[in-house]
Amino acid sequence: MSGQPQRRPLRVAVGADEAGLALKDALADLLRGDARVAAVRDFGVHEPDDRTAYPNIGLLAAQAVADGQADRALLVCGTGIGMAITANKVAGVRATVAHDAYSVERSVLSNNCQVLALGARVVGTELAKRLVREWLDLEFDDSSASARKVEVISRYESGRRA
Ligand SMILES: O=C[C@H](O)[C@H](O)COP(=O)(O)O
Repeated sequence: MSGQPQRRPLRVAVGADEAGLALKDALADLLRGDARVAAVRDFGVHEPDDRTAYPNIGLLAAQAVADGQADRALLVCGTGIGMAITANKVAGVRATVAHDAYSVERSVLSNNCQVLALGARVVGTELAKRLVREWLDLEFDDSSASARKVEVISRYESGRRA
């Protein structure tokens, strides 16, 4: 038996624009079938002819994280860049684009990112699935040296510079 404490299953928000819809749906299916996931909340888009701009979706999903309604968000657009920029505008949210396993790992372990943005025009479906499976296992250590660095960002964001 492992000495690791059992982790609470994650509530994951997902969202995409029309460029990311197919990949978002594939990843949402993966998440729904994963025991490490308690719930998936899909902020759309749901139809390929829905032209809702990526920031409108990204803001809703990131806000769900900031409000504590979701633990993580997985956002997909053409490159992932717009979704990451958008999510980072929401106070308390740390988002990144990452298409390689090391960056995905460090985004959680170094930076405590709750949001992963993927580019459907950049990454293949199978690689994206693998990255997301690995992402679910990652957990930030609040007592790590990295936590003190992330705290500098949080302090700045809340207006406390010292
Ligand atoms: O970052 C933005 C996304 O890649 C989006 O899917 C495409 O945006 P665009 O239509 O402005 O190029």
